Amino acid sequence: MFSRAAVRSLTASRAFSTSSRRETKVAVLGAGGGIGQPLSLLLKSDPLVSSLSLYDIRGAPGVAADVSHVDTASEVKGYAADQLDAALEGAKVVVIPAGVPRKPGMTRDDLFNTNASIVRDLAAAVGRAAPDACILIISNPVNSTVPIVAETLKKAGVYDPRKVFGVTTLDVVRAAKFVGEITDKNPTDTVITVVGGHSGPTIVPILSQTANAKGVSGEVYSKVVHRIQYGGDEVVKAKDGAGSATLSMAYAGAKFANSVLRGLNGEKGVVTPTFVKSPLFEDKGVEYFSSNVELGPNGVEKIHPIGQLTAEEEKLLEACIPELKKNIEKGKAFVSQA
Ligand SMILES: NC(=O)C1=CN([C@@H]2O[C@H](COP(=O)(O)OP(=O)(O)OC[C@H]3O[C@@H](n4cnc5c(N)ncnc54)[C@H](O)[C@@H]3O)[C@@H](O)[C@H]2O)C=CC1
Ligand SMILES: O=C([O-])CC(=O)C(=O)O
Repeated sequence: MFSRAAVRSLTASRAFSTSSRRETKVAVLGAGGGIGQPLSLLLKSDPLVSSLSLYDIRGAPGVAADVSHVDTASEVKGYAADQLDAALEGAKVVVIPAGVPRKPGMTRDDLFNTNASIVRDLAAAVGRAAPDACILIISNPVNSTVPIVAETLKKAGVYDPRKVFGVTTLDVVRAAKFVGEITDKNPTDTVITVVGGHSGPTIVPILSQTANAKGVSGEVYSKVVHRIQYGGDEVVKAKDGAGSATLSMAYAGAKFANSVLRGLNGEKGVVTPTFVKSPLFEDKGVEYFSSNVELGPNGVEKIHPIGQLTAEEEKLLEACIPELKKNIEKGKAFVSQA
């Protein structure tokens, strides 16, 4: 599909970047789903992935057989429902898009009752079979599933806070695209830091720190902030009962996985927002927070401060904190009460 030159230019400019290469096994849990399938395809195209392990309670061997014909060097193997530990063995990165998506009228928190136990059980398996892997959590509600994974690993005695990530990259991707549209700039030149969490008011875009975006004001500003915060609803509504964002999420998930892989490979200066255990708002009782994070050979290398905010952004942050705190506490309680 891609010539060598095309792959080189794709990897150089868009979703993937390369750095000095290392053999890395990546596992996708939920590989048969709407996100899992295109995500697996994109990971097959990432030169930093040497081996791709696809697991789902249904359909993963078929997806693996299909994706394995793509002419890149990595090996692909599919695993059936009873082969979870085998799928995880030796994985350095585990991406989790397993769980149910929203339908119109639902919030991400409405998914908690179904997805909390799915994510908890998968995290327990990672703790058993791949305890030193970086875990990239896509399953919603991310604000709660990340603490669920952390608490589950703590129980198993293998928690490393540098290696548990909530994937908030889709918010960053949307912010660049939506602000690029209104400012008539290429989204690639409109990288916007998005902090907080991953649901409605907990999504806090910081336009003021991006040269191409800081002139946006008034009603245009309020509208674009709302669109970034509720971009997921736009897709849920358009899909009309058939699920939520899958293709843009697969793109965002592959992009974030590539950043983690570059960090693991020792590349310096890989910085992107992600929802991690963070000291930034600990004084307000918020244990996990998304902000710019530098990635390195052990996962989180450095958590960047938020920096200067405008009065409008301070207000957004004020609305984020109590909601985020509630979501995190709900996730923690789910594991501690089990
Ligand atoms: N972090 C983010 O920005 C985003 C998160 N999401 C979330 O991602 C999740 C997945 O969404 P879709 O792929 O659209 O759903 P989907 O229903 O198409 O796929 C989910 C897959 O998970 C599998 N699954 C269920 N239980 C499992 C288990 N115990 N082990 C392994 N696999 C299991 C299912 O068999 C299915 O193949 C949802 O929770 C959704 O809300 C969606 C978009 C963006
Ligand atoms: O909206 C949803 O439920 C899926 C999601 O997290 C997003 O698209 O940002």
